[in-house]
Amino acid sequence: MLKLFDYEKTDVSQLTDEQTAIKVSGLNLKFGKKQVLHNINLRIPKNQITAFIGQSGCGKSTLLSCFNRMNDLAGDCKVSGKILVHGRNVYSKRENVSKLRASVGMVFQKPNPFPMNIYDNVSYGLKLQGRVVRREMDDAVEQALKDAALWDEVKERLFEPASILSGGQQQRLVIARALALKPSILLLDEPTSALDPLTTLIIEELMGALKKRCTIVIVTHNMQQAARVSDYTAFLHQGEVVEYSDSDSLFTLPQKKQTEDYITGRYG
Ligand SMILES: Nc1ncnc2c1ncn2[C@@H]1O[C@H](COP(=O)(O)OP(=O)(O)OP(=O)(O)O)[C@@H](O)[C@H]1O
Repeated sequence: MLKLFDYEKTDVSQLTDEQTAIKVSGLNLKFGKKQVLHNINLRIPKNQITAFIGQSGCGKSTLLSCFNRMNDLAGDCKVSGKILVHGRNVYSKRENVSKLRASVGMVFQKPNPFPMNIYDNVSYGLKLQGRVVRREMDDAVEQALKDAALWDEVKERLFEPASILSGGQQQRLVIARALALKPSILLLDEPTSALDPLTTLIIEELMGALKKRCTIVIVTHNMQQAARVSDYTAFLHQGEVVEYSDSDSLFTLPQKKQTEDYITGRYG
């Protein structure tokens, strides 16, 4: 299978704690009376790209959002089970959710720059953390924009509104905003579905470069994209993980009929 990046296969069921960025055990989630996630058990490997695929409404984004507790923002959400991020139980009462969201950054389908200039967008989180020494801030903004492969395109216009950027540039700006906080994990929820094919390729190549420094989990409807960029893929159906393995195996030799039907387009 044509891969965008080199990778070594590991059996995800055999990952050690040392190799694991996120460990999910017995996770159930309800919105009101509706149960959306059912007994999820999986380990997300460190410094790899893991994709979640499955039909619309199967719970991909909900599962992703558990990793930095974004679901807390949806009023009637009840979670049971355990999620360890680098060994820390993120649903413990003592968890500092702001710190968690800085170390587990999230990027959504629609680029959402703040209504401010490019520089302020990238430095926003750092300012909230109280780091205000101007030189340090300048260096951090430059580094984050370089890491997001955007620096060369914006270095002459850092103080212009973010809204003047193209959709693909805005998405990289939002990635830079997350990277400025030096996250150990980056959650990408359909990050390219609003972008053209060339810009999509730029973001996919960026993911390959970023996985050296952080673990990436991506939700995508695009199976070619999952096969191209991800090292591991989990197929979800109605809130359950049906199959989870290295992406080559899942896309070429699925073990479950449901997975095969989905990836061959027989449903969904
Ligand atoms: N805040 C919420 N309140 C109530 N129900 C919700 C909420 N968020 C999601 N749901 C429901 O949870 C289920 C799973 O939604 P989710 O967005 O996780 O699916 P998905 O697989 O990511 O779908 P898509 O591919 O369409 O984005 C859906 O039935 C959805 O309606």
